[in-house]
Amino acid sequence: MKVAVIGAAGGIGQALGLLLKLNLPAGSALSLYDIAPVTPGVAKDLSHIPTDVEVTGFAGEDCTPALEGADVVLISAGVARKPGMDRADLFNINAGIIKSLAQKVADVCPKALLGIITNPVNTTVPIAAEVLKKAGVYDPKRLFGVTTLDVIRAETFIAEAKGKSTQDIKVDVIGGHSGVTILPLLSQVEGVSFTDEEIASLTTRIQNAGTEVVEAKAGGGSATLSMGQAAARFGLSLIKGLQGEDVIECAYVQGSGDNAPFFAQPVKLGKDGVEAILDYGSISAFEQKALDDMLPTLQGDIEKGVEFGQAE
Ligand SMILES: NC(=O)c1ccc[n+]([C@@H]2O[C@H](COP(=O)([O-])OP(=O)(O)OC[C@H]3O[C@@H](n4cnc5c(N)ncnc54)[C@H](O)[C@@H]3O)[C@@H](O)[C@H]2O)c1
Ligand SMILES: O=C(O)C[C@H](O)C(=O)O
Repeated sequence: MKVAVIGAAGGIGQALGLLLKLNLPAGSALSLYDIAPVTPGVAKDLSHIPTDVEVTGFAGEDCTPALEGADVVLISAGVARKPGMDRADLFNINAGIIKSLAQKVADVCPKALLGIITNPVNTTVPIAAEVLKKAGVYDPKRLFGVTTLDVIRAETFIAEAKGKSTQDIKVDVIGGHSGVTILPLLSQVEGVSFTDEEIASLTTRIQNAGTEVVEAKAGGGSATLSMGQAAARFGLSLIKGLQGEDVIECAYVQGSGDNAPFFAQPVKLGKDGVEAILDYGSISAFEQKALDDMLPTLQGDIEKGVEFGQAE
């Protein structure tokens, strides 16, 4: 298996590279690309860690060598938030970056599973879909917005609030990846119960967790280490699926369109990427209202991406 990380010299990219070097199956290849000239050095640094994963690094204008033969591509290239910004404020810079990188994926490794981390995810994923469609290589089973950070945050915060081990908490987070579009299904968490106040405050905390980190880093960026872990978990799950294991993760994918053309929900991964988009089950009245309320925002984010992706 070959995994390419694009944006590999950044905060997420370096954490993700380290975790993949440590955890990819023996015999895998890890290729790193970033416009930053340090990238071959990041690869050299990682290559001294004694695991059976071969690491190569590329910098400069062209990511082709990093993408050649890739089974999985994870993109975290772009700019991150500073205090006072929301994720949509990143659109002006990141939309163009994703458009050109998706074109490269279409040209070089159109069959790869593509996981997009770059914000605003609600919009960058539809941009990539339009670029892949125009190139005639779009397969909705192979394109994912990485929303795993919302899941690991939900697991952590619930475990903390309830005095449980994080290992015992499983939770789905549906919708999208910004503010009110992040909807943790707390009513479904097994082995714990919540008061209405706890549901309201935990939901808000999970929705605002990105901002919590942005403010704590005080201008130094957004979540990188927890996101590195989240992206590694998701990337390794994609690999497990490709290798024939049954694995389920929440991800932002093109599905039935019942709620919105792209929607995060549990997905069964397999040899072709999405094997099945799973029903997220019955939800509480609180969650149904939150879902209904988020849809105009999510749909607007998606339309913005479709329009940008389709423009010449
Ligand atoms: N999906 C999520 O849950 C999630 C979580 C955290 C951050 N993010 C997003 O991930 C992105 C990256 O965050 P970060 O903290 O790693 O930022 P960062 O600034 O530390 O790193 C970004 C890297 O992208 C590189 N880059 C820029 N343009 C590029 C291009 N065209 N090709 C290749 N590389 C390019 C930069 O050189 C830099 O090294 C941001 O958009 C951020 O909002 C998403
Ligand atoms: O909040 C951000 O800007 C980064 C990321 O989307 C996060 O959830 O931490």
